[in-house]
Amino acid sequence: MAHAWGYAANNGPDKWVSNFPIADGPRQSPIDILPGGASYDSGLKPLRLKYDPSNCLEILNNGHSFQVTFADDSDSSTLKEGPISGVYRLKQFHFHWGASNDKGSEHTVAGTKYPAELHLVHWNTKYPSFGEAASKPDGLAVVGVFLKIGDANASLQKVLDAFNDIRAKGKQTSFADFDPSTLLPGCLDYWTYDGSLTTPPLLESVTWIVCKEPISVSCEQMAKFRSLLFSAEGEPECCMVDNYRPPQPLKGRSVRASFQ
Ligand SMILES: NS(=O)(=O)c1ccc(CCCCO)cc1
Ligand SMILES: [Zn+2]
Repeated sequence: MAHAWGYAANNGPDKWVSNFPIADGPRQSPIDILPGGASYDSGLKPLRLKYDPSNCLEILNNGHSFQVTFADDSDSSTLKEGPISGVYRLKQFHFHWGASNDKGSEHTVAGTKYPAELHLVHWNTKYPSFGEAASKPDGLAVVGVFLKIGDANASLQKVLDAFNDIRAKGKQTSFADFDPSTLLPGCLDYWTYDGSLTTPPLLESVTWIVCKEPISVSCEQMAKFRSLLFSAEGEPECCMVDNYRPPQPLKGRSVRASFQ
């Protein structure tokens, strides 16, 4: 039985290609965003995000990150406009972060790494389910938001306060009435490009929408992220840190900017 993928030396991003050959594909994510290389597209619309806090269901440690999962059986939490056409439903959000504040984000901006990155994962309702959409070239749209060290983030703190119940892999707990729009920056200027999931199965089905403006996170809050475990209860404890894939080759893709 091949050992499952992870972020360690023996199963990390450089090893994924053996079980997931698409890792060397033409539209892999994340990428290093070069603001000077992005082309302003006046046809790009503002992001239209509408989230209903009552859709928020639970928070879980899946052994790679933690995620907050939403009810997606109606169009009450959706992403519209921006670079996409049609209606995409919010399925979950999660984060990627580093062992120290000098790394952790997946996308980078002219080589700059942020300490963490938020991903809000949406699926195209032209397909019957998230699972179906995840294998289609226009199936998913992920909004990425960088986290930058500064003031404590009160909205993020509500998520971090649930961590005591999900410290180990496989733990989950109910998590209700949370509005993910409180995690968005004030300015929704973005870069967009065609990419992939940044973890196995690395499917090339994601329209990436990366916000230019970061949100704040305090040092203490970053320490809380790092208190989670990759390991399950009863296993040797392994801190959940550095759960990010490094930037991948652009391979001729263009990156568009919604702003000048
Ligand atoms: N880091 S990410 O936003 O690209 C991301 C989102 C969602 C998944 C889960 C895909 C399951 C497919 O069956 C994996 C990765
Ligand atoms: Zn992610």
